[in-house]
Amino acid sequence: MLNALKPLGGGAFGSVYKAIDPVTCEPVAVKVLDPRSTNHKNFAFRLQQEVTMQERCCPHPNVCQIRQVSTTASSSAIIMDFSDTTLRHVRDLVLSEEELRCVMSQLLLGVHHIHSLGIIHRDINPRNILLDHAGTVRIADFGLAGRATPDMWLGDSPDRVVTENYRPPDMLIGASATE
Ligand SMILES: Nc1ncnc2c1ncn2[C@@H]1O[C@H](COP(=O)(O)OP(=O)(O)OP(=O)(O)O)[C@@H](O)[C@H]1O
Repeated sequence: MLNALKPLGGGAFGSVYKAIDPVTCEPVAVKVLDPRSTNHKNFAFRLQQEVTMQERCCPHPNVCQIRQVSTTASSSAIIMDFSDTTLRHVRDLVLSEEELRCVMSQLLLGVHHIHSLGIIHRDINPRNILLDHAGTVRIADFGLAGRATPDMWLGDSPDRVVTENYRPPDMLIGASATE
């Protein structure tokens, strides 16, 4: 049983809370997905897709680790390792060149790992790049992730869920992801 300590953020499909794992006493992040945010068929598919893609990419030091998934009649929760903040929250700070290199190299290692498994994330943006006090970068939110295929065209992703300012060039021009 997890008690939510404080809300960390929210998105199109639910809210994320900080909680304490009663067994390990470690902080965890709990993403509560609300089936009322979409119709039930899509909700079940989206949850399964998000969990499958993220678990397939774990363990990796630069991918947020899923600990457990719990589903009840009214909602589902993905319990993950907790990170202190996101790149979105620190982007107004002035980072040194060395710090930026450190963040970028970890981010690229994480993305390279995901791609090496034949998966594309499709929503890399500062809100989904987690950071902890030790400077470790972890990629989160695999809600739009999917298997990459040579003829995959991303232009059919709904506008409301893809972060516009961070869309890849292939999506903007309606070309293949691998061109
Ligand atoms: N493991 C984590 N540790 C700490 N904070 C987290 C963690 N996962 C998510 N968060 C926080 O919760 C916010 C929302 O998370 P997330 O983007 O996964 O939710 P979502 O409902 O899928 O949103 P979206 O609309 O982008 O799909 C993040 O921007 C971040 O601030």
